[in-house]
Amino acid sequence: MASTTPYTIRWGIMATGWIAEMFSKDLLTNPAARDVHDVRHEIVAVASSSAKERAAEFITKIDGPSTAKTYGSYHELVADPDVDIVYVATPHSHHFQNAMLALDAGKNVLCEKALTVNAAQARKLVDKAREKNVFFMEAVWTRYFPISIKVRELVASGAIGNVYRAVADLSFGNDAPEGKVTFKDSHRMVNIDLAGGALLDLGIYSLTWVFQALYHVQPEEGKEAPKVVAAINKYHTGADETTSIIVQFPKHKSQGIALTSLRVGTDVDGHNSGGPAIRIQGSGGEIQVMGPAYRPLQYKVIKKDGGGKVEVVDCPIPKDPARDWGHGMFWEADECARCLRDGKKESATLPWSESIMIMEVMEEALKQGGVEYPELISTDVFDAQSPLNTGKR
Ligand SMILES: NC(=O)C1=CN([C@@H]2O[C@H](COP(=O)(O)OP(=O)(O)OC[C@H]3O[C@@H](n4cnc5c(N)ncnc54)[C@H](OP(=O)(O)O)[C@@H]3O)[C@@H](O)[C@H]2O)C=CC1
Ligand SMILES: O=C1OC[C@@H](O)[C@H](O)[C@H]1O
Repeated sequence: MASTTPYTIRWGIMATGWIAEMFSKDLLTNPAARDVHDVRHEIVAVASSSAKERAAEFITKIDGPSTAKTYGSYHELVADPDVDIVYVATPHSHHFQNAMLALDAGKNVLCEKALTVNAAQARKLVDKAREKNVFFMEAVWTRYFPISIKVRELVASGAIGNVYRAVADLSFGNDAPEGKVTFKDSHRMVNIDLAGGALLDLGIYSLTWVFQALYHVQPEEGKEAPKVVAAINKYHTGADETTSIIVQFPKHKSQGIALTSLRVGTDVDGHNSGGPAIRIQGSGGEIQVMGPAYRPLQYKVIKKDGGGKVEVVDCPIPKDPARDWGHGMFWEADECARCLRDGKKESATLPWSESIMIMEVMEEALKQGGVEYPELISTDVFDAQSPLNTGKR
């Protein structure tokens, strides 16, 4: 008889910023609130590179367990034998060094998107995960939403015929006077030292939808690396502010258009009046996903021969009533738990090869647009004592 005891994984949280807070609050929700009964999560440690006190404040802020250990360094966190898996929640610039620190210590790792700054770094992380025989996944949370699963199923089942094109946009309207955007130059969204820019932060979701529709659902033998054509407008910091990418899959005669910008928003009025953020177009119909691309809540299916009928499906994100919380990041955490339970080292929903391929596309686009990140953050040589690991800023 199958066990009724949920499998528990013990998380160590690396960094105490905004997304660490969102994710950790999701970990603390009751899985039953999303009808999950086979896995559960515990936060056993939190590390801040700034100070141990910051880790303690973080636990208070998330209403986390008082038993969780607090560390003032990432090194201490990865050495903690009670931590099963480390969640890396630092800026993009830090992912390679921080994730490598944890993998090298033999930890399973869930690393925030964008996985790295370039494809060579991503390959090195995957090699290390393989060498250490540990689980490793890029935290593209949207992939694990029921809405994504449903859309992938629809595409794979031929519900809209042969899919030839996908257009996806994730853009924020942060335009400001005098050529500026509303983010300060030091903010991670535009700071070149933190691998800022629209593409690595937002455009990755546009590419995620393009890849979900045109690549992921293909049989293994049918998968091909796309041709990439990109146009980039650079911000005065050197980061990309508006990026448009065409990915072409010649064998399948399909094209994806991935758009992102910090100047104009996908959702101009905050009410989705601008239409879908994602359009997946096939010979027999179209699937539209209402944005934002990272956290969509509704899709539509329009059939060519449907006589004007549009099927509209809402996919709300469940809240834990006891905590009045539910952001949607728990589904990727559940995936990690199931993979650990089942001895899997990578997730079939976002395999290592696909994370690497998307990094290759982004690297090529940035190259075409002349965006260059500093050596400290783009090197693929691991250094445990890098300031990115020690926090010496
Ligand atoms: N999945 C999603 O929906 C989202 C994902 N993200 C991703 O999460 C990552 C972090 O983003 P976010 O939480 O918004 O960023 P924040 O700036 O809010 O937090 C980043 C944290 O990283 C640590 N850090 C270490 N070194 C530095 C440094 N030099 N500068 C700034 N922070 C540093 C800090 O924690 P400490 O001092 O405690 O070490 C800091 O609090 C990014 O990769 C981003 O793409 C972001 C938002 C949403
Ligand atoms: O991953 C993300 O999704 C939500 C955005 O607000 C954020 O900038 C980005 O990092």
